[in-house]
Amino acid sequence: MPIPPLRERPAYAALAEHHTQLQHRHLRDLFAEDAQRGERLSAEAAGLYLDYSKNRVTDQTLRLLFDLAEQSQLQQGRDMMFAGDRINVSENRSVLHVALRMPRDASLTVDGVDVVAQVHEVLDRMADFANKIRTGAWLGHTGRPIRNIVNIGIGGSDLGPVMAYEALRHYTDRDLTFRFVSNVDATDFVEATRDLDAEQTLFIVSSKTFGTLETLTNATSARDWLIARLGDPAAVAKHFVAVSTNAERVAQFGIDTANMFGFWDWVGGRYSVDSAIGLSTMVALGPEQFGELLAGFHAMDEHFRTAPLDRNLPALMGLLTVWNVDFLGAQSIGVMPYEQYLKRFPAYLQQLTMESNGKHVTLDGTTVDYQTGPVYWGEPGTNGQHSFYQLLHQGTRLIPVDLIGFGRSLNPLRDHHDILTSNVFAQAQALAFGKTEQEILAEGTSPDVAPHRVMQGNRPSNVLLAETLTPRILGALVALYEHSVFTQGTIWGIDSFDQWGVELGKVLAVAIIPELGGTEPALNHDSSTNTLIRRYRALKGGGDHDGH
Ligand SMILES: O=P(O)(O)OC[C@H]1O[C@H](O)[C@H](O)[C@@H](O)[C@@H]1O
Repeated sequence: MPIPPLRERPAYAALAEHHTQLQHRHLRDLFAEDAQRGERLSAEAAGLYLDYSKNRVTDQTLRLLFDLAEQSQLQQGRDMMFAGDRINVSENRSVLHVALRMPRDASLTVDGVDVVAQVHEVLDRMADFANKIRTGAWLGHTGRPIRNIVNIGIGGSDLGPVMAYEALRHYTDRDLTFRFVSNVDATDFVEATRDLDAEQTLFIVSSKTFGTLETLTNATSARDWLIARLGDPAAVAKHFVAVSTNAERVAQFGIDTANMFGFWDWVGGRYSVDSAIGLSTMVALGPEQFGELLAGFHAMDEHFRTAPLDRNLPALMGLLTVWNVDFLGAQSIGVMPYEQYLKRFPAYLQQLTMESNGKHVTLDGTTVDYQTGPVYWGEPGTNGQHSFYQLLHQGTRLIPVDLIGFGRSLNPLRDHHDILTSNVFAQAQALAFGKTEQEILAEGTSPDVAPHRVMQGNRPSNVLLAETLTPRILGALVALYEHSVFTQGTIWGIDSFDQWGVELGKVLAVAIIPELGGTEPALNHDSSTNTLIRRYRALKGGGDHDGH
């Protein structure tokens, strides 16, 4: 049965009507009315506890959001994804990152191929390679073991590996050095390799397409760097491996496809951290801990696939996002991990969420008449509190936040962890309940200053809690956001799995590259671009103005 446009689904109209009733209610009242609210509005799965009670919702809101999910065929959409249907319509592809973490004894046949068997074949080759590097059995061109791993990739071929490495650093082999080069700005490559000994350095060139200009540029510079230091082009064989879906281009670049780890077009770049793109992560952690990471992903997948909506963490988080964005008017969502190892998690989430749901047409190409993906951003706590939280507490915008805390630190030191975690709870409290003018006056504050100190409260947050940051928990956490994004995209009726919006800039840049070197004044762009190009030529010292 076709799904009507969002605004024509009965639950949408009911939610809009419900919102007019609810908008004057304060979280202070909602908590006062229900002593159990903080316990009731929570859910737990795969080691993660979600407290969503500080959202501006009642039981009725939740019922209507579940109706909306039903009328949006969320469950059917989810089952289609897990079955390998081509739900990425604009690219006519399956969306099967969930197959990347299915256990060895599972099977999933898509177009006559058991994709789980394929996945485990690659995982086994990755494990073999990771073990060789970790034990020193893989020798470089001059016979010395590899000690430095440099991942070259961008977007999903960088953010997943760098986020996972930083997040799980506690579990990594400290004798190995890991670096991540993504930006085409040469500084990234130069600084990452400055202190490395080429004899002991291996480059993992990660690119789904193996056609990304930044990555190929960095990989070419890496090859030059290696050959210049080892004096022999044959050195590439022992110092370069590739992760890609495109064997032909890997071979063209000069990497033996025996040293290539494959994946498939049904893995989107931003969903690829647990594919062969995670090779650097597996080398850092070892195959066993990488298996734990996959197990965490899978546990959350199974939860998403089977749990009823009212206990389903990703569905709840996704639906609450739709509520906050489309009914409360939130434009952005902050994600604040109170765990230093998760410092790159917000950057990782930015690609996952914004490349997925930054869309303005529905699956059939109709322009939407509602808001889709919000801006995601964030910083690890408590740093943000001493900077931008001011605007969260007293600014004019509604910015829901996800606060992520842990029961135990991986680096226990005196009372740091209690201090850290008290802030998770205190921030959620302050955002929700604020401080009234009466309370401030009662403290003896002068009436002219009192308005400046009022904290309106009624600002939504989720708190996520886990015992401690492990590979398994990280897997569950990433999968939670992946499926929340899926839930949002399904309600909005958009293709969460393409990314056409990044293409135009790439094409325009390719046209401009040859113009930057030349002195030919005939530029046929708009007057702004033409002027900027001429100015750039002059600045780089070879330009129009000085005639060099
Ligand atoms: O892995 P690659 O093919 O090199 O792609 C790297 C990245 O670039 C593209 O432009 C996309 O926007 C990303 O989704 C992708 O992760």
